[in-house]
Amino acid sequence: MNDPILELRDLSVGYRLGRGRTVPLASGLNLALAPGTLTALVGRNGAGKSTLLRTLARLLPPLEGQVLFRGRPVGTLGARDFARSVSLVLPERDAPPNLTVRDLVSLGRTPHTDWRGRLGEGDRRAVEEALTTLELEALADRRVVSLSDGERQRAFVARALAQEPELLLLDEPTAFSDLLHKAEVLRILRETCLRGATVLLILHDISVALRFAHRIWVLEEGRVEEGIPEDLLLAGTLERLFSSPRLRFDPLRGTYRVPQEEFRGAVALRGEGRAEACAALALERWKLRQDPDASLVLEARDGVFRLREGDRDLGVFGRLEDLERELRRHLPGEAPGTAEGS
Ligand SMILES: Nc1ncnc2c1ncn2[C@@H]1O[C@H](COP(=O)(O)OP(=O)(O)OP(=O)(O)O)[C@@H](O)[C@H]1O
Repeated sequence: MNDPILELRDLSVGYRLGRGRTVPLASGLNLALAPGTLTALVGRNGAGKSTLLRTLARLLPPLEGQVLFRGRPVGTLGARDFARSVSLVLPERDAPPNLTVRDLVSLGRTPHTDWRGRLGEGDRRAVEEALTTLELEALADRRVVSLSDGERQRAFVARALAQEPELLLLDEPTAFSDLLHKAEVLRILRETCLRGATVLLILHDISVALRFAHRIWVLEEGRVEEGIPEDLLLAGTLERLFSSPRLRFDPLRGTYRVPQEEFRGAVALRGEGRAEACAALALERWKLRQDPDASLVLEARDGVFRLREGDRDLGVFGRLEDLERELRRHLPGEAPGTAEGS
């Protein structure tokens, strides 16, 4: 591995209560970020993700241990050097009332400008590039306070990109984004990695983390388990993290599965393509288990759903909603699709 950009050595993070009392949230962390990689930091609410990120960004002092940036303790870097090298996106909402999106993004150039803060040709180019990359050209002259939550978050990401840092630290930069913009922001951050930057970001959306992150740090009970996404899937780490006795998370599908004991009937599903995939989803939502030996057989292909029981044809349906109605008549107990059962 290339020399890491950032290294955590026996790091403990947490908060201070005054009178020297500290509350550690994670300790004994020995981790590294390799250049050109995107790492997602995941964990349940309150696990300490923001506290860890803020410690790496020098906003909070470590309780113990060290953070090294390119082999040097971060505390020894001058403020300007650090600001040139590291950009931070926090889940902030506030901005001065008259600040436009272009002004905000231009602030990303502050560590690179002279003492008067005047933007040179290269600075302006970096600002315009960041605005274009985040699809903010049409909003560039709008005041930041007038933006929607998702638009504002993109503006803060644009500011971080305009800074052209070596390391980007971002605390849930897509919390308010729609699905497409979420994926777009992650794709853009992956591209900055191709250009040599390193990214560490907090993500709550596991399916996005699985799709875009090179590595995942899972913060749980004060420890970090880390690896490439697929190895964490194989180890069951992500499944365990987001499951409870009542809810079982399926990280491969990014959704929750119905516990075995809640199924109230079985259907043998056969078919292919999108029809079969959608039928499988619907069956699970109706709490119907798939069982190849079930007497009710559902054939799903080419957008058509054919239901039969033994040799008896029960109907052919073009919509799953109509199939559901028919299924209700053939299953014991509570009907699928009722408020409780859905
Ligand atoms: N200064 C503080 N005083 C008291 N409690 C604090 C302080 N800072 C953090 N905490 C507590 O530490 C825990 C971790 O907080 P943190 O914001 O790091 O969690 P998180 O993993 O980012 O959570 P979320 O996913 O909800 O954003 C929380 O229970 C929080 O209330």
